Amino acid sequence: MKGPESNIPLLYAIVSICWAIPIYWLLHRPKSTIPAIPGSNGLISSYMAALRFFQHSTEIISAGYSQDRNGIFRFPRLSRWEYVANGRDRVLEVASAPSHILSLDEPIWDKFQFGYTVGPEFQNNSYHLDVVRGALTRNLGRCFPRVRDEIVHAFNDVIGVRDTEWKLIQMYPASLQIVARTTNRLYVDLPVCREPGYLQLCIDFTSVVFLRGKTIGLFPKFLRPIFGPLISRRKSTLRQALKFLGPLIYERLDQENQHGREWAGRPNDLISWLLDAAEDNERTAPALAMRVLATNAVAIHTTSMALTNALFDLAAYPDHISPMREEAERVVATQGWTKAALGNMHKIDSFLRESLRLNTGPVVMTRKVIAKDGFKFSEGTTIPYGALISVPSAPTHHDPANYDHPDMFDGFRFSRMREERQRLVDSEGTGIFTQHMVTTSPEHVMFGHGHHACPGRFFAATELKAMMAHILINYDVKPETDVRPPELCLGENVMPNPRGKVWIRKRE
Ligand code: HEM
Repeated sequence: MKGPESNIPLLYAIVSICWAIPIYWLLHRPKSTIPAIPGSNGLISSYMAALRFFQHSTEIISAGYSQDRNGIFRFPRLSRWEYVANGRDRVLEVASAPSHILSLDEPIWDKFQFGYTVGPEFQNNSYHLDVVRGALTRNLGRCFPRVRDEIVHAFNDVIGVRDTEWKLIQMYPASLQIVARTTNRLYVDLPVCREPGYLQLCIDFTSVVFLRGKTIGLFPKFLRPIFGPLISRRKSTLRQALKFLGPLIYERLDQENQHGREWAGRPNDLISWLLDAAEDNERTAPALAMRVLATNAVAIHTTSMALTNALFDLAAYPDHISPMREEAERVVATQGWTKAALGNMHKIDSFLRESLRLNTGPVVMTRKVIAKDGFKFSEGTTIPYGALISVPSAPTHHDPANYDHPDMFDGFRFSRMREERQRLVDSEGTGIFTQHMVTTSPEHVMFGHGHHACPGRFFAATELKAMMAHILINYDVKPETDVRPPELCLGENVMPNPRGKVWIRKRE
């Protein structure tokens, strides 16, 4: 029997057609003075460019960037024009704009219909983001032993090479499993972090929110209260989550009711950190379980894509393997497996930063203008109320003004800069190195920049560096073919090829 999901594409198609009329109207609106990307000003050409964006978004945004690398441009989507602000000064203006003028939440809230998919309580209360920014990041060093332990077990179980035979691994699905397990070892610890049903729920949650939220968003507002709850299936997701997390959370709530926050053996994990910050209605098992799912949603796919890309790069540029392996073995031999030791793996840090630089989508830091008068840049251009504005990611990272040989993968470009900086410090006593994997800047926007810069990047970097060091010390890696698996483009989302494979074997 067909499930309700099988009707979603049909529903999607019908409602999309209903949008044709407003699209027609929108594309006939008086023209803006802000330049459009080349060849997209006419009715047909703008529509064609909007369609082309689904598969060629990076080319389209790069064409806009090339017109004026310090300018602002617009590009057409099916139902509206969107804006992109190029260059250091404008990126800084977007990054520092207050939330009542440029909102990060509103476009995400609209796009994924969070009111239905995760719950209305998320709108005015995103305390789990503060938990990521605060307790989770602060506790990374203390919790590192269990993160490290899970990396070892997850690689053994998921990669599954026991002898020195080469095995061809489909990297993205393997990364999802490894990252979901490692992340949940920190979040909810053993045994739940190894429950296959729970892991799948966490992995699927992001795509469920994405697909169902987008489908609900296609309905006119007045129909969403009817179709939203049906399509989102939030309640059944929550029921499933509670099957795994319920006993853990009820036990924790019980202990807190009896002893308050301080009791012997209180686990140092996400549930405790959430309980330290949660107020009133948030202190229930369903509310806490939804926050755990949401904190998984921001972490799993992003980190898995980064791990997949890093392995594709390791296989494609094998001259990096030996220096990084030597570094990992030396650091671990002298300092052991600690978070502080990872801080001394400069080549691995550099390699991952380079991999993030070159494997990025066309735009990042998307904001909605919510000030009624629009958003005015200091040079005078105004972005209208209700419009979306982003900053360019791939074009910024490929700009020769920002990087020497910007299209070349040079895994040690940042560790060389670090060494040069260190020489300056030693000889002149001046200079601070500002190109760590987690450092954001207007020239490296993979984690965004400014007050919304990814708060999970310290955890992501810890996981990724520990995983890379583990791979280098324990495994050999080689490419499946001479061609690096091509990335997959779905509009503004660009991801590593989910079918891409690499050969892996245990080292002798
Ligand atoms: C390599 C992995 C990751 C990448 C590339 C990444 C990238 C990003 C980017 C580009 C943003 C948007 C910044 C903006 O719009 O200004 C963001 C936001 C965010 N990320 Fe990450 N992220 C990663 C891993 C994680 C992890 C592991 C967590 C959680 C532990 C996390 C939690 C968040 C949260 C909560 C936000 C929203 C911040 C806010 O609303 O102010 N991310 N991330």
